[in-house]
Amino acid sequence: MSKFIVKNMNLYYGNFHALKDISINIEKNEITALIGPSGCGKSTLLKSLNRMNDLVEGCKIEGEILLDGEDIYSEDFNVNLLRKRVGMVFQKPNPFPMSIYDNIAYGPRTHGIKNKSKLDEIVERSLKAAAIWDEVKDDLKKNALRISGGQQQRLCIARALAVEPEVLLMDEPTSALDPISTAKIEELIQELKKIYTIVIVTHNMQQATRVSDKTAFLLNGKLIEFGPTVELFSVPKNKKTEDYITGRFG
Ligand SMILES: Nc1ncnc2c1ncn2[C@@H]1O[C@H](COP(=O)(O)OP(=O)(O)OP(=O)(O)O)[C@@H](O)[C@H]1O
Repeated sequence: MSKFIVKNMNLYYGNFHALKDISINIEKNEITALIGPSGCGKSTLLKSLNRMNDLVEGCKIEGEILLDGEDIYSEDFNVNLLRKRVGMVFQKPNPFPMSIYDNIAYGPRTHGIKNKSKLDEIVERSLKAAAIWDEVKDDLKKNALRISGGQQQRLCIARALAVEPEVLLMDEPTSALDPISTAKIEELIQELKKIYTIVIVTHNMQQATRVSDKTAFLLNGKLIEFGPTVELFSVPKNKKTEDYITGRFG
């Protein structure tokens, strides 16, 4: 079942046509990887799924993006609710300068949860889901800026999970991490797809083949090829995809 259906979507930054006639279905409980050379529009496509581009002045979108059949760009769609349903994890871990506990409790608190035992439960559940509970459980008051980069990124994933999203958007979530932390996050992503729908931007093609079910290859704002990861990497249909995955450009 499709979680997102993107139909004939065009996106402009002022006069610059950044995404050109994109149509793509993102399936529920699958991991979809977005790949392509720098500047091809991966992050832009990712951010259009929770309307993060609304914050960019001069950004204009045409076409349709449906979440469970509802157009997220329609006038009466609640953007705050959208961002709760569609969470995001960024390239560089960006914990808030506060305790581990408060980082996780932040979102639920802004959504009105004040009860201490309920918050305790959410903090524990989210940190466990992000596979970092055992490392931080005795130190929840510690400032989140004082844990390692790999731990910070898992904390940010836990923070995203704390508000019980349906979709997780990840923009190169391991590019600032060492191989061990990267492996942990990749393992975690596999685990999370049982519950969530995940869209991940990655520059690392090995990572796309390791973690994703489907892969979309973008070039100059166009979706060149989209299909099961195994097929796209073994028998690409388009010559441009083949050139890119074999390292002939990009
Ligand atoms: N806020 C903005 N204003 C104007 N142009 C932008 C803006 N953000 C991105 N662009 C342009 O849109 C194009 C797509 O950018 P985007 O960040 O989506 O690419 P990307 O594939 O994610 O690149 P990278 O892999 O380098 O992160 C680029 O040409 C970029 O310069």
